[in-house]
Amino acid sequence: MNAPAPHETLTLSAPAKLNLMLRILGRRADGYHELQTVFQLLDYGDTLTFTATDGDTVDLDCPGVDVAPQHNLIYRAAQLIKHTCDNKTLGARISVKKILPAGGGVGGGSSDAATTLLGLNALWRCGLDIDTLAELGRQLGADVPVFVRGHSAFAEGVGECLTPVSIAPHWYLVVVPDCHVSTGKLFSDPRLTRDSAAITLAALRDRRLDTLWLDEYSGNDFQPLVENLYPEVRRARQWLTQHGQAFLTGTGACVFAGFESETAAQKVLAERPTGLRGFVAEGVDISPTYRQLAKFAASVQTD
Ligand SMILES: C[C@](O)(CO)[C@H](O)COP(=O)(O)OP(=O)(O)OC[C@H]1O[C@@H](n2ccc(N)nc2=O)[C@H](O)[C@@H]1O
Ligand SMILES: Nc1ncnc2c1ncn2[C@@H]1O[C@H](COP(=O)(O)OP(=O)(O)OP(=O)(O)O)[C@@H](O)[C@H]1O
Repeated sequence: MNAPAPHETLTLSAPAKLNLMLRILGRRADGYHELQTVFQLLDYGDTLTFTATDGDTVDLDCPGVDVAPQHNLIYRAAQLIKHTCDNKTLGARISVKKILPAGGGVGGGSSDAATTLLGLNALWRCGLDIDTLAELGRQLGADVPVFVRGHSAFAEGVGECLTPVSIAPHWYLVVVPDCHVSTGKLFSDPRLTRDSAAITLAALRDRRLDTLWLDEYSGNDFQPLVENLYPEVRRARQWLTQHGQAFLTGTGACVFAGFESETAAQKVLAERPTGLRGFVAEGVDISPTYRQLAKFAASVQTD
């Protein structure tokens, strides 16, 4: 590949995820939790545009995220890859169209970070392989590696041991209660149950992964505690339950239900109570980011 042309631009998606099931098995000595979860990627998310600049700086325009720019996971991911590649000559301008709710359990910040690692690796021609990028992602957060690898997956360990899985296409209605759940606070709550029995991927595969949420293995160990602390979440799930089995994703606040078609999901979305936000998205095995990266790689190789 050539060196980037000045002002070369790359636009990439940062898709959301749902945790179709989530079990907490125990707490490690370092405070992190062993868990098992199925990550379903969605064809819906934020959009990041990266522009190569001559200077050494990373400039971020990310409206709608209420953290200082230097704490934004996009900025932290950019600094991490810059440092790893010892890149002192190239900079970037990154502008973000944010549609995923922060603190919603759909992994918006983590996905933005992963897309930044993938995007700058391509734009700056760093040449890092996916295992290295996934390890950089792990340093930024437990949910980042699955977005770097870009495949729906069964996750174990603290969330970083990933086995790709194929989940038949489905549509999901995701409801966004008007509250922000702190992941760290929930993991440290003494009332959290941490003693679920481990299951095997073989057992999950014997069930049909695409209808996991209807299965005995479905459910999310955070749900009782989150609904206790945030009545908005309980109300949202109770409403959605009238239209299908509804579950919490991650540590919330979002709850979701699966549908056979987009039309069916949109119909329920249209009937939501006033003031409740939501969106409909298709579940995908492979992240849309990978399609976009392949197109970019093909275009720079033919330059
Ligand atoms: C709940 C999930 O969203 C499920 O996908 C993830 O496990 C959370 O992933 P995340 O938001 O990327 O979490 P991180 O940013 O790595 O960690 C936030 C805080 O959650 C706690 N944490 C996180 C993951 C984990 N397996 N055990 C933990 O105890 C830690 O106290 C950590 O300080
Ligand atoms: N680019 C970003 N987008 C959203 N939040 C960010 C970003 N950078 C940092 N943050 C911080 O990270 C917190 C969690 O963001 P995120 O959107 O990943 O939550 P989440 O969907 O609950 O994630 P998870 O499911 O991984 O727990 C936010 O409350 C915010 O303070």
